[in-house]
Parts: sequence; C-alpha cells; structure tokens
Amino acid sequence: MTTLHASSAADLLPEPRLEIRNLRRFFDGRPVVDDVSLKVQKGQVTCLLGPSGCGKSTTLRMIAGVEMQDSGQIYVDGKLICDTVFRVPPERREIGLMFQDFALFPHLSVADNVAFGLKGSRAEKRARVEELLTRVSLARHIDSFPHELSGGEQQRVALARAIAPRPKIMLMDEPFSGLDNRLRDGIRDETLSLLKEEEAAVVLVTHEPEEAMRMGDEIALMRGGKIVQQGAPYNVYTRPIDKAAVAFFSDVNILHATVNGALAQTPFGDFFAPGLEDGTEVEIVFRPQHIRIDFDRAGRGPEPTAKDGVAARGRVKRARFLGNESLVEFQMDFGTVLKATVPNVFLPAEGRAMWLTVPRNRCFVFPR
Ligand SMILES: Nc1ncnc2c1ncn2[C@@H]1O[C@H](COP(=O)(O)OP(=O)(O)OP(=O)(O)O)[C@@H](O)[C@H]1O
Repeated sequence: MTTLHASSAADLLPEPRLEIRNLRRFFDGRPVVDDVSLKVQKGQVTCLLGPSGCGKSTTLRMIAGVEMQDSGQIYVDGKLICDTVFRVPPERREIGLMFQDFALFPHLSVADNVAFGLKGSRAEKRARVEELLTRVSLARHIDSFPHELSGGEQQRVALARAIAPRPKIMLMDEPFSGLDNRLRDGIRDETLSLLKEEEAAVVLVTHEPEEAMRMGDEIALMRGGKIVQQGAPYNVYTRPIDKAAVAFFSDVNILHATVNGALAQTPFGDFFAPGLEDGTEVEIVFRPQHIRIDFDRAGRGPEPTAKDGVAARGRVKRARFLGNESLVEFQMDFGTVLKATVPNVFLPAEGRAMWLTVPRNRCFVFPR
C-alpha cells in the first residue's frame, strides 16, 4: 500500500545552510538587534541592507560568534551552533570573514596570506593557493608582499584568503567600501562569481542599495534593529512596504491626499486606496524616474488615461545633467515641487511649461 504525504513548498526547500532564529541583542537596555530571523541557502547571497546604526554589523558579529546574543539561536546545516547557553567558539564555526579593513598580514607573502587558515600537506595547500590566486587573476603575484599590491589587488587576496578553507558561510561587512568606484564594480562581480562557485552561504552587510541589488539574491531591509522587509531585490524595490522603504532606494516624490470612497484625490486624478477608511490621510509616493513628461500644446497636456491618470502642469524650476540622466525639478501649478529624471540629456529652459503624468502602476499609496 502506498501512503501519500502532502508536502508544502517549505518542505521541498533544502535545509538552510545558515539559519538564525529570533536573535536579540541589547546595549544599555536598548534592543539594537530585535527579533531578527533569517535563512540562507548554500550558494545564496543575502544582503543586510539598512542605514548606519540599524544593527547590521551586530547581527553579523553574533553569527561570527564574536558577540553573544541575549536571546535566539543560530543553526548551521540544521545543527545548533549557538543559543544563550551553548556556544561553538568562533574558530570552529567554519565561517569566512571579510571586512572593509581586511588587513592582510604585512610580513607574509601573498601565498602565505592565502594559505594562513589552510590545513593539509604543503602540496595540498600550495595547490589550493594557486587555484584561488589564478581564479582572482593574481597568480603572477604569488610571491609578492601586500605592500607591493594595489588596494583592489589586496582586496582580492583577502577574498582568496577568506574563501581558501572552504567556509560554509561567508560574512562580509561593507567589504568594498574602501575601494574607488572604478575598481569596485569589477571586484564585486568577481567576488560574486567566486562565492557562487564555492557554494558558500553569504551574508553581506551594506548601507548601499545599489550594492545590495547587484550582489544579493535576497535583500533583508533593516531598520531600528528589525528586518522590515525581505525578498528578492526586484520585489523589495517594486513592492516596498512603506515610504521609508521606497526612499531608501531612490529619491522620492510625495503627494498628500485624503481618502474618499476608497480613492485618494489629487491633481493627477484619483488613486486607488483600497482598505483605507474615508478621511484617512495618505501619501502617494513615486520615484523621479517614473514621472512622464509631455510638452505643452497651446495650454493643454495629454488626455487622461486609466493607466496614467490626469496630467498636471508645472514649470521647469531647474534642470541638471548628471551623466547618465538629467534631473529636472518642476514647480507644479498646484504648489508642490516634483523631481523627474530622464535618461540622457534633457535640459528644458527654466520657466517652460510642461505636463506631467504619474503611471498608476509605479505609485505607492501609504497611510500617513
Ligand atoms: N559594544 C557596544 N556597546 C554599546 N552599543 C553598541 C555596541 N556595539 C554597537 N552598539 C550600538 O548598536 C547600534 C547598532 O550598531 P551596528 O554596528 O550593529 O549598526 P550598523 O547597522 O552595522 O551600522 P554601521 O553601518 O554604521 O556599522 C548602534 O547604535 C551602535 O552604537
């Protein structure tokens, strides 16, 4: 006889490589990490993203074992490695670390730096060192010393050193913030592909949304010690939970309105405000790149549509070219100043009348 078991989607996922449950840490009676839970699979990069002081580094330090939580548990491959009574020491957690001030050992060669945490015979160590230095395109520097390398090269050695012992988990705290912009993108991409090849579960701390979007399979947005939203970068960006979550990723425009019959009325027409009672004050939030701009045609703008609503008139207050895009500020006839970004060069004259529309699928309506 065959027995059928119902299985949920969660049952089908492999055991997370790293799981933290309900971590809390207090400093001076104040929770700086407040009930943080997270699962990271093998080969997955999760970015803890949030403003300075929101508890990202403290969370990372608890996973590394250099900071003790006040409550909560940490599991690796389903095995408890730390709660408030039991604690595997940091050096036995099979965790690789990479921080901004990664400090290579100055008196050791590149090869010896990378071999530092390795076990095994001389030949095995040498093979692993050569493999990794080739992988990060630094094989020719195997016998160099750290001071002979550029900042970007040192960073790649630090990555090779951290990944050499095949850690199950890599913890990275703002690892690229010491590098100049030109170097950064290349090193980020190289780091990401190496981490994926080595199948480490990665937790990367950053306060830069662009870095989190570029590196993360998942983003955990933190604020005030809590994870306020978590998901794939696309979902976190396009379905933010509140105004602050929108504003963390880009500049925002805000319209104020009051709900009447599940609609918020604005100079751009009505916005759906489902589930909100009449009289609720709301904010309609949208990003500068989502404003549509039309020229004035004898005092009129485009006809209203269901998709874009009603056009409202404004006059150019200021226009600036920023390299990849132009930023235009409009003084709207209804009083508000709105910012719009347009790809490439768009520099209309100051005072010129133009009509703006706000596509409904790009707007978020939040109670105030
Ligand atoms: N050892 C400590 N003693 C007291 N307060 C601390 C200690 N470590 C961190 N804090 C406080 O805890 C809060 C969170 O710090 P944490 O370093 O985790 O934030 P963060 O999000 O990583 O910020 P940053 O990006 O600036 O490093 C901060 O307000 C910080 O001042």
